[in-house]
Amino acid sequence: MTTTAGLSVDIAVRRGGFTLELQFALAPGATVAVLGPNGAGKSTLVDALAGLVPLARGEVVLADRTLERPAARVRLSPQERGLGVMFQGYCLFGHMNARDNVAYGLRARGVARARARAEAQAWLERLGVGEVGDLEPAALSGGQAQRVALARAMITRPALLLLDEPLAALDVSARAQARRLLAGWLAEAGAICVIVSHDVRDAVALADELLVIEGGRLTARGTAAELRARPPTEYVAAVLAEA
Ligand SMILES: Nc1ncnc2c1ncn2[C@@H]1O[C@H](COP(=O)(O)OP(=O)(O)OP(=O)(O)O)[C@@H](O)[C@H]1O
Repeated sequence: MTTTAGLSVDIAVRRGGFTLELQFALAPGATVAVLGPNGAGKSTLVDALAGLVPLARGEVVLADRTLERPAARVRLSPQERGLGVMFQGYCLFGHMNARDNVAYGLRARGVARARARAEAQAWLERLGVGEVGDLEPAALSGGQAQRVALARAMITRPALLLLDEPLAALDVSARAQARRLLAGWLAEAGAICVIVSHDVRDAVALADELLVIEGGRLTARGTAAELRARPPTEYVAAVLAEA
């Protein structure tokens, strides 16, 4: 059995005819970006870590806690894992206002409504959208929705934050500023962050290290400079040429 203060991932996941099989470990506080072509398995990795798709084999250990290990019949539910997850497209609850969306993680842990709402409002203010608390998701701009989703993921101060395409819904003019702000918030959070991105500029700006998945396998790991100097695959060479 693995013990680690950080995150240790050694997994196989099957989805239809597709298999994701990879192994990596991250130190506490590390921020990595997962890059890869369409269909490579990036979202499957997020889903597996979040507990939304079962492992076929292997284990996920976070801060000395086994989140899943089929050989020992261990499989914590998504709620029990206590992760902060920001899904592609944000997936805010449409029937709740922004403040209650953010408060959700605390409410699910049994925090009283008034206290959860007050903390949610403080998070919205910290992320610069204190004025949107009463609005429902449909009334939010892309940038506001991104911040609400991030506040929702961060409010429980999780040991692991999973962000799937956190900037994809933003247009070019909003994106550079959002990238800088997000990098600052992630550094403050101190969590291990796994960020899935199609955009190599986002990946390089947000993460200390890049993990590249191709065809369900990890084909590269390193800083942008390391991978540019010695790209192990054609995809890595091509994608870093865009950075
Ligand atoms: N619910 C599902 N059922 C069956 N197969 C799936 C399911 N979701 C994804 N797959 C398959 O798993 C493979 C990996 O998909 P995944 O969404 O993880 O890739 P990705 O790298 O996130 O792609 P993209 O960049 O296009 O979002 C694909 O071949 C896809 O067809």
